Amino acid sequence: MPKRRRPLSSHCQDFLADGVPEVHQRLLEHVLANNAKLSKVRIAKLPYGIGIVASEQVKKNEEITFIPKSLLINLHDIQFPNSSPIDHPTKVHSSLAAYIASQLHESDNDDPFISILPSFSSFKSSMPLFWSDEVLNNCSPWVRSFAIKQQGKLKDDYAHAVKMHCERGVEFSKEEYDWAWAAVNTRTIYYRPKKWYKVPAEDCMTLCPFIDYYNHDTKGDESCTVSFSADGLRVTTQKAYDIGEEIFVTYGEYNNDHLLVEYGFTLPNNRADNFNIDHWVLPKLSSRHEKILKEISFHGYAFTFSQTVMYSGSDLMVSVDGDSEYLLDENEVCYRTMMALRLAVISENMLEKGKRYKDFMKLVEGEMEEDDYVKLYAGDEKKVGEILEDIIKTVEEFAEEKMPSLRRMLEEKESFDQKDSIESAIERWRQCIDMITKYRAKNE
Ligand SMILES: C[S@@+](CC[C@H](N)C(=O)[O-])C[C@H]1O[C@@H](n2cnc3c(N)ncnc32)[C@H](O)[C@@H]1O
Repeated sequence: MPKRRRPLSSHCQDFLADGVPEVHQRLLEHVLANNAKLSKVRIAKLPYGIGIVASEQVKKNEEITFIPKSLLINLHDIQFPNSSPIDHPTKVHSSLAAYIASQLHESDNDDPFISILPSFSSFKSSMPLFWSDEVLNNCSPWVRSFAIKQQGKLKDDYAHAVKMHCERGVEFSKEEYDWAWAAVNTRTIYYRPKKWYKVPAEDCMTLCPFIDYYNHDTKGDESCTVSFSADGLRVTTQKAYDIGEEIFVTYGEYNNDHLLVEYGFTLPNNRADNFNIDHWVLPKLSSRHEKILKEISFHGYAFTFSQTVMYSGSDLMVSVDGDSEYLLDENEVCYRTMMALRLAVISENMLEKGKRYKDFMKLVEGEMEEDDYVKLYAGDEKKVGEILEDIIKTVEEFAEEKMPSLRRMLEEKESFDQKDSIESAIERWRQCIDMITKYRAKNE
């Protein structure tokens, strides 16, 4: 027999759409009983999980959610031994995940926040770090290397958590830890209480019941703002909403590869989308070209991650390399790519001497206009165009080779339990091919 839903107080009813599972009703009761203020919003079941919709017309600049500090779950506001980033050399993501995992072992084991977290199976199918090598090998080089990087971080964080917490009697299994780590990765929000002024920005993270129901949209100027102050966290609109319309916040201006690896989803119409082409640009450069590009900060580092700090969490993905990659979007290749290829066509024996190299450096320093450089070195620009064409063709061939192998995997019985991850990987390639097609149409 289906379980009967507990009767709702009329106050709670206002904030819950039909069909939302009971665990969310409990969370709602919990936050309202603890002085959360919700206005004109409702928890709703959407095609991609839970989200927040407008329960009546909402105006621009309205505060629609306030969650007091007492409800926040972070290493400043909860009691968890050996986890304060100020008192101990702790890793914040690692300890927060240990705390969440350990709650499963509490005698009452009935925390309303823990019970609304997505299942481990949903993280395993949506987040590339849990995908099989076979699927990752058929993703873009950037997605694959970022997912592998995250696997390494999860491994280090687990080892740290065992050392810091399990040896002091805190209990959790590896599987529980992995699940909690993914929950922290996809649900934390930037939070820097005064006492944390020395804590690095990427470690300033909090979990926040209810606010973590808001889904992401790239439209930073339209999505709601999330702000924190000494008393708690607030969500404020930046545009008006109609009844039933989904209300979004923005996790950052991320392309779909970032969203896929950090959060396990992509946006069908992501205006911040682009595709990393380092894998195809870097082989066009000699080690001397690369050295110069590094000196002038025009080198793509995406495959070394040497300076990258990637503690995710909503708003928190700080990637030092984020702006130093070679990128293609539906309109153009980025200026960095053009500069790398402009240098690539200057032969090794002409580097660091001669007028052409000096003019290239003037362009870098902003002492020469791009149009003037292009006119002066029209022959070189033609070569740059040819190399670029070759790169785009190779990217297309790469994508066209990966798609059928993923499709073949879908047909294999043994891959049945990987169906969702394979379909996500195929969908991402579809978006990339579409992006390249549009790029070609605009640049023909
Ligand atoms: C902070 S939670 C948002 C609440 C979540 N939808 C839930 O069901 O609890 C972040 C997760 O929501 C999902 N998500 C957020 N924005 C999305 C979007 N625009 N499209 C699809 N999934 C989204 C992703 O799974 C992401 O990891």
